[in-house]
Amino acid sequence: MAEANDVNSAVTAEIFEILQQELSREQFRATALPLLLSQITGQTPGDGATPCGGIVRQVQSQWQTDLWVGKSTTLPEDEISDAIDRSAISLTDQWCVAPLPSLTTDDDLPLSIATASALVVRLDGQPAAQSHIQRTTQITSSVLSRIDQRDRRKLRIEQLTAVLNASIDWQRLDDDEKLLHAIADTATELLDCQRASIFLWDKRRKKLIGRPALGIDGGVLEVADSVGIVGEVLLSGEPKLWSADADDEARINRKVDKKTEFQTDSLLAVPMQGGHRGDVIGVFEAINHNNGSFGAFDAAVLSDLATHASVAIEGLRARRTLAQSRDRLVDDAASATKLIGDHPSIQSVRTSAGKVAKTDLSLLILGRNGTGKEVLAQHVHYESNRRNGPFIAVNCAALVESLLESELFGHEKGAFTDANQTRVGKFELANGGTLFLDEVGDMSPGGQAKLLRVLEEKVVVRVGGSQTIPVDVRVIAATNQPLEQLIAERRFREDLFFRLNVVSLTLPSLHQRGDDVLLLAEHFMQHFCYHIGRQVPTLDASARKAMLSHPWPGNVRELRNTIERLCYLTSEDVITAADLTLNTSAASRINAASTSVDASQFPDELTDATRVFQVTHIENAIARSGGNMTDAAASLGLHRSNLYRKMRQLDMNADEE
Ligand SMILES: Nc1ncnc2c1ncn2[C@@H]1O[C@H](COP(=O)(O)OP(=O)(O)OP(=O)(O)O)[C@@H](O)[C@H]1O
Repeated sequence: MAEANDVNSAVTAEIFEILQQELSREQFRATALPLLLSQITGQTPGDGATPCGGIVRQVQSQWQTDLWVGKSTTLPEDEISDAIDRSAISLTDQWCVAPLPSLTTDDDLPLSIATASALVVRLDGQPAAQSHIQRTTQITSSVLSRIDQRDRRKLRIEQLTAVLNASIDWQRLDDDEKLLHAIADTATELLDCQRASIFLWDKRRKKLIGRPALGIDGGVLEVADSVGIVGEVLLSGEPKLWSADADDEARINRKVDKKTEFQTDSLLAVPMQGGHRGDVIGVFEAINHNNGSFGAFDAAVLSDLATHASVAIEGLRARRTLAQSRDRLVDDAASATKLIGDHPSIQSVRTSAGKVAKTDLSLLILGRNGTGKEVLAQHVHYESNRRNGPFIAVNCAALVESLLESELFGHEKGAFTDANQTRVGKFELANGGTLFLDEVGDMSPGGQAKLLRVLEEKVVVRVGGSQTIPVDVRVIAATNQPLEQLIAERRFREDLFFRLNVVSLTLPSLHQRGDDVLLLAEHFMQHFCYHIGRQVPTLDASARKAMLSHPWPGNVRELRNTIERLCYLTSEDVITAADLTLNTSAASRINAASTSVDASQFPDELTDATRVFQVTHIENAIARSGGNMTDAAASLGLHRSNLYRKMRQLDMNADEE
């Protein structure tokens, strides 16, 4: 007996030395387990008498060896069941069986699954002391639980990393179907199972909508929200497991199997939570583990996946809602700037504009004042794939050279005396969209040089800054000036002209567009009457004739202003030529300007009446100058840029400064 104790203490010392190391399960089996078993059998490993035994565990109601040393043998199932049932050591001549505490439960896991396991040692008639058995069982159990805990942590880190990586990929998907498939694919891979499905909860209809990977046409399946395991999960808000060989058949909804022609053998379902209150929005289920049934770890992984899946699904929904409202806004803006006109010249411009819109080529729009160059530029923008980006318009004529650079490229705080704050330029504002440079022929030589550099290098440097800022902008320029002549006079850079004039479109003057005058008149009448809230009047034959024969020197702008005045100042249902106050010569126009100053037609309020007078007066000046804004400004005693400013103040559709 004294000798046996000596052996035991030597072996014990060896065991503790081994256990100091960070053993894997296999290392534990190969080095420590034989020594531990020998504590029970009294045999000394290395004496040619290797102990036989190990750890067994129950897998789907079968006992299997988990870690084993010595010869493989038929397991003593009766003794094992007896020990497990009594939670006590079972000892016969042949076998010693000691139950081990559950090895796979963990507070961190969403499901606690008790897995029965036991230490089994073959005795072959050797005596075994209860105290040795208890001590050995205790050491074995605590070492194994330490190893398992470490392995579990490692595994959890790997799993969480995999879930995080997958969820990053999900964020990039912008299609419902693709997202749900990607989530299901990740789940089948990480859980090593045959299928995974997401059931989104339609609370109002009390239905669960199952998608995807269900193998049915259209990939959609509807089930009542109270049926089967998914129903249980919805009700409890907790993960649920089901296994064909151990569980109640009634818990499973076999109707789903029937519809999907699939046999469910094992199933794990977890809740999906979403919204800022964390409400259950659905259920995520995994079906048929490839290697037996699902366990607590699978529940942890599926719960992690469900959390990220909910965020991805809700993120996609939010992005879609945003995109829809953005599309609505863009559609509204596009229809508000419709290029009206059926005349062949306009149809041809429209066709060419449609083609050029699909490219990123620079476009130069030519045409007299008020012919709709900005409208055409907007039309190209909304027809292009930049339509969701900004459309920014700059009137180059309205800016003195010192301001132009800061306006286009922005400035840093302190760049010049009035630069109290950093200001982003129009190029940066137009990033991802279109920049419309109106009256580009009026740009100063310095401005032209800087513009050319930005167009070539596609970067801007703010005034007073040193950092280059990349910009992705399509430039559309417009002018009413003969650029070739300006080039010959050295007032416009030839290299800039070639940069801007990759494609050019010319808008005809309004008097060359035939019946489009009436079409546009109708359009403007609808527009203004809608805003005023009055019935749209009709144009009688005399009015139509007068409109068709008028030369419209101010082009569509003049027509628009004429109709605006008409809508505000008349109240008749039928408009005659006399109501139009159209004038065909400068002299008669001056007369008309004075005759139209008929106080009885003006609004009562002095400010409103003054506005109407100023609008009429400016329009007449523009008309007298044949649409030449510089001349019109001069005749009014104003600088050109001041005329634009005044027109904007009066809401006269002048371009912004
Ligand atoms: N084809 C059209 N369809 C609808 N509205 C138009 C059309 N052409 C011009 N307009 C309207 O006429 C007015 C003048 O148009 P726009 O400002 O585009 O002309 P422009 O040629 O750019 O003028 P400017 O040379 O003075 O800058 C605007 O109010 C615009 O809405």
